[in-house]
Amino acid sequence: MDAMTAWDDAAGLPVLDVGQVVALERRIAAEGTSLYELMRRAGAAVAEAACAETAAAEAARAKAAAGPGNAAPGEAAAMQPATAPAEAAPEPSSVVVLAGSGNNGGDGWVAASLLAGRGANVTLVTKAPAGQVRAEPARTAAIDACSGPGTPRFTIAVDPDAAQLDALLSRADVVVDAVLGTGFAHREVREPYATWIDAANRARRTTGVRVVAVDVPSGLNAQTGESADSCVQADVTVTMLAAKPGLLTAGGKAQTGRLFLAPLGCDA
Ligand SMILES: NC(=O)C1=CN([C@@H]2O[C@H](COP(=O)(O)OP(=O)(O)OC[C@H]3O[C@@H](n4cnc5c(N)ncnc54)[C@H](OP(=O)(O)O)[C@@H]3O)[C@@H](O)[C@H]2O)[C@H](O)CC1
Ligand SMILES: [K+]
Repeated sequence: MDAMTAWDDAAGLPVLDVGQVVALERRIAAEGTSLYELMRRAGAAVAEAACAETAAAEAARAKAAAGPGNAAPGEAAAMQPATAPAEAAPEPSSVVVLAGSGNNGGDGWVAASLLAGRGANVTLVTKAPAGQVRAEPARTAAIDACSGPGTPRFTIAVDPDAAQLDALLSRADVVVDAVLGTGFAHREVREPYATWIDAANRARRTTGVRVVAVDVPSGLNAQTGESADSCVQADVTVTMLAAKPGLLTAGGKAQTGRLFLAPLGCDA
């Protein structure tokens, strides 16, 4: 995977409208790199970012455990210097991947498989089993993650109730938000995704779990930067190919956390 770059400001950052990104994906596919290959690269970038967030999660948990005289987990996280994903990033010990049924979720299935392969204890939350994922190449990615001897190497939680989800999140170091990406442009998030998003935000506030958003924080309109009624508050967002305009609005920046660009081996 090519290196990711952190962008503290937008100067020099490639930015494409959502429609332009879709057109670019099609052009890349026509030139011989399949959408599935792009998804594999996207999932790898997310797995790297999740590993880099582990140290931050451990520091935030230590602060929280030390008592009320310390900064709250969210505040502690905000004050820490950002850590760029690197080869030497520590392995995450416990990761929850929230995977929607679109291609944003497909990136999550790839990341879950890679993180589990690196020894992390991974639970992937999904509305439906791999074979019932509707979008392609997400369905292929999900099925591949479950095919072959010894797979899946992670736990799959199909449509957990709110209490089960809270329990999973309370034990996590890192949450990967792969619920909704550039395909979402609505004011209201339907269930079960609204419950997932609200639970992830609550866990971030209360346990110091770090939230890594895939492409865009779920619930954010990637084009306009408007938040839906439920919207993920991320610590890190790994955006694919190019930044989308909504990430760079004031509202988008408030949800995105530190922004990383994963070029996926392609020029935007
Ligand atoms: N740019 C790239 O190079 C690559 C991007 N990839 C990833 O793909 C997503 C875009 O995927 P897409 O399938 O187009 O859309 P999303 O996954 O973002 O969203 C589709 C799902 O949205 C659900 N939906 C729609 N409306 C609502 C709503 N009001 N409330 C809740 N959910 C909603 C819908 O759910 P269903 O239950 O109806 O199925 C869809 O499933 C991009 O962001 C990248 O992450 C690839 O990796 C390839 C490379
Ligand atoms: K997302």
